[in-house]
Amino acid sequence: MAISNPHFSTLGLASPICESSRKKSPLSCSFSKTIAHLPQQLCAATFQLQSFEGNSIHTRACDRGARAAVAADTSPISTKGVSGTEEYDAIVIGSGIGGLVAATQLAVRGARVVLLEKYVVPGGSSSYFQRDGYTFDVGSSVMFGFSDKGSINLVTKSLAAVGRSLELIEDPVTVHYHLPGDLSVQVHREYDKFLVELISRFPHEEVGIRAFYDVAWQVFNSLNALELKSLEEPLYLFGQFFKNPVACLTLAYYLPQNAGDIARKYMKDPNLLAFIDAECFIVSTVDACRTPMINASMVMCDRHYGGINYPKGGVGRIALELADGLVEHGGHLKYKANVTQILMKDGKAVGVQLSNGETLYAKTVISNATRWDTFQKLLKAEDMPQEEKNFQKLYRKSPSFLSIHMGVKAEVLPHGTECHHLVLEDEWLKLEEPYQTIFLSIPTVLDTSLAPPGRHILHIFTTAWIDDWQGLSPADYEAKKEAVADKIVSRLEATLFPGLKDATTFREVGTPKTHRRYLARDDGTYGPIPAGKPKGLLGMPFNTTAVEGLYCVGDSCFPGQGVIAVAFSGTMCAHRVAADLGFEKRNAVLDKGLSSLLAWFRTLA
Ligand SMILES: NC(=O)c1ccc[n+]([C@@H]2O[C@H](COP(=O)([O-])OP(=O)(O)OC[C@H]3O[C@@H](n4cnc5c(N)ncnc54)[C@H](O)[C@@H]3O)[C@@H](O)[C@H]2O)c1
Ligand SMILES: CC(C)=CCC/C(C)=C/C=C/C(C)=C/C=C/C(C)=C/C=C/C=C(C)/C=C/C=C(C)/C=C/C=C(\C)CCC=C(C)C
Repeated sequence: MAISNPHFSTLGLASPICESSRKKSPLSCSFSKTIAHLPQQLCAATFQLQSFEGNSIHTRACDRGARAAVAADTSPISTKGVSGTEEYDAIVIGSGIGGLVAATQLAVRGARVVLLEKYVVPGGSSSYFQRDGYTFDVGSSVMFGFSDKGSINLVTKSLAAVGRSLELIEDPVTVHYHLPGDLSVQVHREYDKFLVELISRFPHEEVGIRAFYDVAWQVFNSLNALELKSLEEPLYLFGQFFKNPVACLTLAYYLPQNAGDIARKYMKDPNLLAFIDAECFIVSTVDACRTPMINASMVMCDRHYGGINYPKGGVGRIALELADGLVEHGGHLKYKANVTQILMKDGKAVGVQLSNGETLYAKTVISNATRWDTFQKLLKAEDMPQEEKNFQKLYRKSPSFLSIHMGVKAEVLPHGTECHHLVLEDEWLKLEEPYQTIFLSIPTVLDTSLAPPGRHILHIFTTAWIDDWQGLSPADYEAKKEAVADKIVSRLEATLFPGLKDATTFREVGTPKTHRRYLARDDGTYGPIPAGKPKGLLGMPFNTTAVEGLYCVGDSCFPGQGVIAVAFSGTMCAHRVAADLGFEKRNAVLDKGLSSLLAWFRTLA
């Protein structure tokens, strides 16, 4: 079932008439106020699919997911609460997977929730857009935690909480690595097959390889033994310690550790250690010595345990179903609702103000914007609490991505081409350098419905810093995008797909500026990375903040970047907020004790 819900490009939207040239657009539509930020080509494409009436979006409800956009209210927000009374139990700012999970989990507990999204569809970096018959995933397409097994399948569980499920397509190879020294390794779904392949490349390191991945399984099995809820809620946490002491102590032991240090205990070959760096780079955009062991283990094992599964119709369906489920469970969802300020009263967060001047009030405010955006833009930077200053010392913004979304003739892909590839041809040292490591997803290998017959989708992305794209004239910006994209495509042509350039039928390039604008992420960052060597996950903040009534959710909270990671963040956040609102059991004395203990833990990071 293909998604027929229209969408504007986010990451891939930097088309020739995008961003920098939009001022010249002759399309001063009658609704230009509402969508003035959209480039002409996108408006035109959208016109074909979608009609605007007043301030409401009407969508062709061709599938269940699409109903979310219809059911969601885009009408002006009521200002009932201006007098100071709380209209809602929780206002959630942003409909990334983190925000959606937090909102849905609260709604199913009976809380009055409103989810405010700046954009016109849900999902943030896990959304989708359509062009010329192609349905592109905005971000990449590797979904962890999306099986029917165990307790760690948080994407499946988040959907199930609102009565949803999606048809899944099994991905037989999580990623095919093409690395320096012609090192080719496929991460097969079957763990033993992967291990045999890796050992065949490093036979002298068999014992070390087995020992390292065994530790990862030990951590993963501990995670999988727990019911995953808020680590900031003492009744739950102590309950888990009581029920699963070994699992909890194992996790406590590995919490401050990094994958690179553990790998070095067992392996010596520098190329093998560099391979482990590449494994971790996918998880964290940094090397193994700066990747928490818990996060690395989660990814290195889940891909074999539940396996990587792709949702039929594209990744965007996950957000659509969650959004639909939220509305069905009594939640409110408003698109084109750009929060510009978190409102404070007597030191407590009490509501939000939107860019159109409207205000909304609630008992709690949950921000799915990054912590940089939340504490420097939505709140006054000069009022930043010490805890956030500490976070900014420990973590900095990761680079953003340059994204190339392409449509290609099917014959350019050799028979049996896998869905996901990571390419770094020459030097291991370039792994973290901008534009060097190429990520490539070809979701049409799994789901042909995403492209017209005889075509495939290539989503190519590579790290890039926003500074590289600032201060250019519109013409230079466009020229630079095409030049950088040409170079990357030529590299793929040389390594994987001869004739790729000529086989291209569609191409759109997005830069870090595109990410910043359409995902509302400071500098277009992909998420936080440690400023130095971290103590595993110890320094990562949870969901509560130093501001009473304000919570954060998403990838600048524990445990960090990744769809499953932010789904966990949403699950934890909803649990803590529900306890604070009286929808779950709580004990105020224990709450205080645990919160002081966790704050002290963080000082050790
Ligand atoms: N595994 C994969 O293949 C894959 C693919 C895509 C994304 N991801 C992960 O998803 C993670 C991000 O998820 P997330 O939940 O943290 O958030 P997100 O950045 O995806 O979504 C945040 C949402 O909040 C909205 N928003 C921000 N500020 C706002 C404001 N002031 N007012 C209204 N709306 C606002 C944005 O428009 C966006 O929709 C990334 O870390 C990335 O790792 C992974
Ligand atoms: C209290 C305290 C503190 C403590 C105590 C102890 C305990 C109990 C502990 C516990 C803990 C826990 C539970 C934890 C948990 C965690 C988790 C869940 C985690 C998760 C993670 C995940 C992740 C990180 C993921 C990620 C992913 C990603 C990022 C992905 C990406 C992808 C991509 C980029 C794609 C690629 C592509 C190609 C190759 C093409």
